[in-house]
Amino acid sequence: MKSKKMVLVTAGSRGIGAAIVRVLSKHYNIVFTYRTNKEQAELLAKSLTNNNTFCVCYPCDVTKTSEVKSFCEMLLDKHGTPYALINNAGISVNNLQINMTIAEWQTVIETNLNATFYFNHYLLNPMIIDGDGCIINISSISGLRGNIGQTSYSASKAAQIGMTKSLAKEVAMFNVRVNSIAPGLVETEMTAELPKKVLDQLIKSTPLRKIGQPDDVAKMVEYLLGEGGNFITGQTMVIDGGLSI
Ligand SMILES: NC(=O)C1=CN([C@@H]2O[C@H](COP(=O)(O)OP(=O)(O)OC[C@H]3O[C@@H](n4cnc5c(N)ncnc54)[C@H](O)[C@@H]3O)[C@@H](O)[C@H]2O)C=CC1
Ligand SMILES: CC(C)c1ccc(C(=O)O)c(O)c1O
Repeated sequence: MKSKKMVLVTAGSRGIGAAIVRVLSKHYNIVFTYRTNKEQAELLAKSLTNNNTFCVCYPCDVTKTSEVKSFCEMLLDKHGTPYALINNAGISVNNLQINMTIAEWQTVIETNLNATFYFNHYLLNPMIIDGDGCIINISSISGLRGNIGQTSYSASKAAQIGMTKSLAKEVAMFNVRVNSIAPGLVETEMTAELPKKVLDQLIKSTPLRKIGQPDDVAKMVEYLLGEGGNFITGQTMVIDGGLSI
């Protein structure tokens, strides 16, 4: 069990995060965080733990620097340095900028952008020392092409992509690879909140005429962490059924 590499996934209890946890648990030991849904998180962790793999979960509000710091210290102490960090936690608050409150703006930037920095901040040094690591930031095509009602979300996701490119250049010499994934529309609780009319329009605008599944994103994470990703860094892998073409 100890010989397997360990991967940390933020917000792994549901949606895209849970798919990443499930797919990666075939190859790696997994630690994932959750915000509030303890029962769901623990059920998932238990279902993936067996003689060959461990999967454990811990609560962590990614916007709180003190929680991220103590979580990361516990992680390094108890489970060692992760081979990979998947910055998946995210939130979308859709509102036209003229109506957007300062609190709405700040929550989205805190959760999607600042939290990515917090986890990198606490884990990068040990990953550099290990000399073999990957960071994957779950961005969005909204960060590549913008979207009405998503100025905060687009800004946070575009910034994640910029951070990915700069960090990739900073740490490549230590064999740490940093990439982003930019999904299009994916069927999760986040997009279930969209009005049906908006959802239908997005699917109609998607050349493959369907909504993506969390596994579609998880399989790209699996690829990037595996041998296929050996020579890939600083990139943004778009998984969107052609929506951004
Ligand atoms: N569903 C979609 O169409 C797309 C999703 N994404 C991104 O994929 C990632 C995962 O989203 P989904 O699985 O779709 O949605 P989701 O809403 O199911 O998952 C988001 C997760 O982030 C967690 N989270 C939010 N705020 C948090 C906080 N302060 N502390 C800790 N955890 C927090 C939630 O608890 C939840 O587990 C997000 O970064 C999202 O922006 C990107 C493009 C498209
Ligand atoms: C622009 C992409 C497809 C998109 C659209 C809507 C939401 C949402 O309301 O949550 C997203 O998270 C997206 O990434």
